[in-house]
This record gives sequence, C-alpha cells and structure tokens, in this order.
Amino acid sequence: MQHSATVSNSNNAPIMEIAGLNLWYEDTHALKDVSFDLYPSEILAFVGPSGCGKSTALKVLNRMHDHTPGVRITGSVQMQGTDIHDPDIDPPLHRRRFGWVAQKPNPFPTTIWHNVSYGPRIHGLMQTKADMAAHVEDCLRRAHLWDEVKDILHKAKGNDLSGGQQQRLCIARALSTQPEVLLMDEPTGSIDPIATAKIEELLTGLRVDHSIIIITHSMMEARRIADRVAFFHLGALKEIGPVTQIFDHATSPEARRFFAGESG
Ligand SMILES: Nc1ncnc2c1ncn2[C@@H]1O[C@H](COP(=O)(O)OP(=O)(O)OP(=O)(O)O)[C@@H](O)[C@H]1O
Repeated sequence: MQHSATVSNSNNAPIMEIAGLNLWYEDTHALKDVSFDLYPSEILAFVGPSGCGKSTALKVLNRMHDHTPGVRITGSVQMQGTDIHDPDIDPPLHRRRFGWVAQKPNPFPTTIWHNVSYGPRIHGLMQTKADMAAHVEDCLRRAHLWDEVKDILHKAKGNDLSGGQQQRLCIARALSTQPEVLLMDEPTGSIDPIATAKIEELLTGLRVDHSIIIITHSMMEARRIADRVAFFHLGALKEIGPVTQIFDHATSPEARRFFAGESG
C-alpha cells in the first residue's frame, strides 16, 4: 500500500493545541514542556524509545489521567479553542470526542452487534432500530470488517474472531460514538503482518474524517501511513514535522541516533 497524500497544515486550523504541557506521576516528570498542534484529517505518529512519554501524551488528550493518583498536569491543552481542563468541560462528554484503540485487541466478550451498538445506545445517539442497524453496518464497513461478519453479527462473540479481526472490531467500536479524534496506542503491535496491512489501509481511509494519533514502534509503519511524526525522548518532544523531514533530516542527535537504530 502506498500513501502519498500529505496534509497541508497551513490551510487548516488545528483541532487541538497543546502548549507547555508538563505531567508528573508523583516525582516522575513524564512530560516536559511538550507543545504541538493536531490538525483535522491527519495521521500523526508518536515515536521514540520505551518510556519516553508517548502513551502519557496520548492519555492526556482525552483526560484518561483524571483518576490516576499522584498525577499533576501544568500547561495548556485546547480543543477547538477551549481548555480541556476547564471546569465547564464535562469529562464524559469530552471523552466521547475520542475513540481509543489499545495495543491488545480488547473486544467485549459479547456479540459483534453488542460491541458496536453499546456506545451509541448508552449515549442515545440513534433514534430507531433501523438507524442503529445502519450505523453498526457503517462502522463495521469503515473498519473493513463488514463482509467478514455480516452473517454472524448476533451469533459470534468479539473474542471468537482472529486477532486482526478483533482489532478491526475494536476500531469499529471506537468509531461507533462518532469521535473526532482517534487515539491508538500501538494498534498493530500484537498482530501479524497481513492483519497489520489491513489496519494500515483502513486508517488511511479514516483520516479523511478524523484526526488520528498513532503510537508505533515501527518506523516503517510511520513512514507508510503517517503525515507527520513526533519524536519523544525522556519526556520531551524533540522533533515534529512531516515524515520525510523527521526521518531523513532530523536535527536532534537523539532522533538521529534513534532512527539509525542506535537507541531505543
Ligand atoms: N501510571 C503511572 N504511574 C507512574 N509512572 C508512570 C505511569 N505511567 C507511566 N509512568 C512513567 O512515565 C514515563 C513515561 O511512560 P509512558 O508509558 O508514557 O512511555 P511510552 O513512551 O509510552 O513507553 P512504551 O513505548 O514503553 O509504551 C515512564 O518513566 C513510566 O515509567
């Protein structure tokens, strides 16, 4: 699969603006003065050595740290002009603007139908059964899973599927609440190369309607699907820019060493 489109950021207002973000877990300073923008219809890849803060930076965006003891955050995270930590923000409503996909596929141990219809049902997003059926089909189609499961929607359980199918089901579930941003923590990290190729292909389709941040340990994957790359090192965002600029013309010694395979 070839992905050549590049987002023209200069024409778009960012959907998120992160400025001077610091995060501590008790005494561990996990994010250090991190600033970046996220644009509509882009895939931004977070890369860097283990423990450099990639997952932490992802979790801040949808306020996943709200209930983690000992977490302290400073700096500003704005979504379409509003600070996400503003007291007027309702955290569950804020989280609904994001879809989350974890490294290990984690479908509910219930039917495929239930996996995709649960979120829209509890949020009251669909008015009729026909609307729900059309929505479930649409989410499964966008996750490139519909043809494989359309006859077993109410029979098979999520965990009856193969690992790659389970991950595509989790993507359909993430899409089901109509998020604006998809946050993906190594979504291809635990599946085989053919299943990975299917997910990479569907992600490039999803970026038309969503901003996507993907954490990946595969620089090849970042090259294949990302528009921009953010390189983290010891909690700091050292480099961010278009894929070729970062991979081929990194300016920081840490990034150069990492991309040359000498660290991480
Ligand atoms: N819940 C937590 N409590 C305390 N420290 C944490 C917690 N989560 C992460 N950390 C620490 O914060 C730092 C950043 O971790 P984080 O998981 O964000 O890195 P990462 O780049 O995503 O790593 P990996 O690539 O290994 O998943 C590490 O030092 C980690 O040990």
